[in-house]
Amino acid sequence: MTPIFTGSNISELDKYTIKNEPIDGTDLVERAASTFVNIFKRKYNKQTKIYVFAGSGNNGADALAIARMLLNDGYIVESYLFNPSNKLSIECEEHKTRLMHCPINRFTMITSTFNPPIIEDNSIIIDGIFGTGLNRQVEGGFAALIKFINSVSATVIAIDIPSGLFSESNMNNNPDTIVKANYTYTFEFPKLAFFFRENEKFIGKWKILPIGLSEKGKREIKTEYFLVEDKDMSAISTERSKFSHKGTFGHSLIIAGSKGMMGAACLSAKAAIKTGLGKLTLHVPSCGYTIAQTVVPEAMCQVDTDELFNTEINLDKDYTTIGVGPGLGNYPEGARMLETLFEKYRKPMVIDADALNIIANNRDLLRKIPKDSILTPHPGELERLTTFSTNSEEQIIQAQNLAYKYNIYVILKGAYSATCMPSGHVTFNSTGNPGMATGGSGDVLFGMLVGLLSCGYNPSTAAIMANYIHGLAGDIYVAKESEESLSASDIIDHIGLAFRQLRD
Ligand SMILES: NC(=O)C1=CN([C@@H]2O[C@H](COP(=O)(O)OP(=O)(O)OC[C@H]3O[C@@H](n4cnc5c(N)ncnc54)[C@H](O)[C@@H]3O)[C@@H](O)[C@H]2O)[C@@H](O)CC1
Ligand SMILES: [K+]
Repeated sequence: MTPIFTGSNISELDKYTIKNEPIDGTDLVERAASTFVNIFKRKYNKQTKIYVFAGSGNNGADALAIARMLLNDGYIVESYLFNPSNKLSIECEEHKTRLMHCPINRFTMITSTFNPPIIEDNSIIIDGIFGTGLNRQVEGGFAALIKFINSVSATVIAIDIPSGLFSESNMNNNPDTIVKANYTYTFEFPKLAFFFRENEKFIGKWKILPIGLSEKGKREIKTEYFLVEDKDMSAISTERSKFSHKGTFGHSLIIAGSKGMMGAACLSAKAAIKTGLGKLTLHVPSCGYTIAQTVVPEAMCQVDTDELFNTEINLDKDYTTIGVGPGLGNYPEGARMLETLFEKYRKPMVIDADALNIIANNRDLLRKIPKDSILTPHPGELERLTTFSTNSEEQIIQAQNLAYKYNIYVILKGAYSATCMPSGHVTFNSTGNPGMATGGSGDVLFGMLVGLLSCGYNPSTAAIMANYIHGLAGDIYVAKESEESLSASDIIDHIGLAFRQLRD
């Protein structure tokens, strides 16, 4: 998994690479800049007018090196180095000198007043004012510069991170003093801030540019945060043995549905079956019997004595895992049913949707949840389980605390669904698309989690894989059709192709 390091981790790793590769800082900037330029040249032709804005640290050094390389390649580049305190990093000083040696060169160093150029709409701004070394909110002249950049219509490409955005927490930052980039080319690994909804307008589309920082250093420097990518799946997904039989992949129970919400029960059951589980029993209120038997013929049906809601726990077998929640409704007997379930069944289970709302209204239930169970709240459900917050950074912290305190896995669903583990670690998922923000999509994820636990994956692997395959199934569908038309059933229909793509 790709580690997501903090700003101070990054500078530590930078120093580690410089010392151990060994490579000097100036050459590391050269390497980063040339990686950026290679990508840039594939996308923009030489007629594009480029404005480079550089700061006094190494983000500025990168910018000046990029300016030089583009000039040498025949691009039209105008560069500005902002140096109000008359102090440049060693690397910035060196790359300024190298740039000044370029023959056709429009370079200006600003130490006091800046008269902004007129920037045409079809030109490009390369933002290298501040990178991961930002250590305080931007003010004064730099704030004015950032506001100027945000006021023009040119395409903005940020080097490493948009200037003014902190790598981690921006809860107390001023949004008016952060560059709004269209694209961010970030070195070696994404920054934590990229995974927070509020920052999308600053970062735009982002891409990782590998620059060969020390692998040993990466292993030695610890982080709690990771990005899950394609390459990680082959390491954790296992092939089914030729001698498998349906018992190999468990017999699991899903407790779901109520009058008017049988769709949630059926979607989750279908998703569990498509994810490879051996046998499934679906527990539904009696009004749902015919629906369940007709829509999901592969599942056995256990019928509650109540007509409208699920009120009983019937552990007639030693189920491999149990999933509870989709479409349960919010009803008086719900809390007692969950309490009985948590008392009688002590293996990891999957808890979603209305079961989470019932727990939120009866918080004593939290400490009764079996260890290593997986909870799958969306931000609204998390808020009910914890405290009100509309800030996505704060929400992750709340999910982390919940996971740690109760020894459970909390998957906070969103654009980069975050799996918060009891250990404190957080993995962000990289698959999926906005089309998946549709009714029933969460029921499918829930079913897939039940399926993977039933197949014998441990909760940590099941959580990482379910998120990944769920998003991938959605992406495969969208590659053929469109985000708008994506339905929860389409996700289920593409689980098979998603598994296949993992193995290709
Ligand atoms: N670590 C890595 O992996 C690499 C990093 N490189 C680049 O180096 C950057 C980090 O460089 P630095 O650590 O020199 O830091 P930056 O270039 O981000 O800037 C730090 C400078 O800005 C000043 N500063 C910070 N906040 C300010 C504020 N609000 N107002 C005014 N001045 C402020 C600091 O005092 C310092 O002089 C990365 O973002 C990246 O672009 C690359 O060159 C090569 C490899
Ligand atoms: K920047």
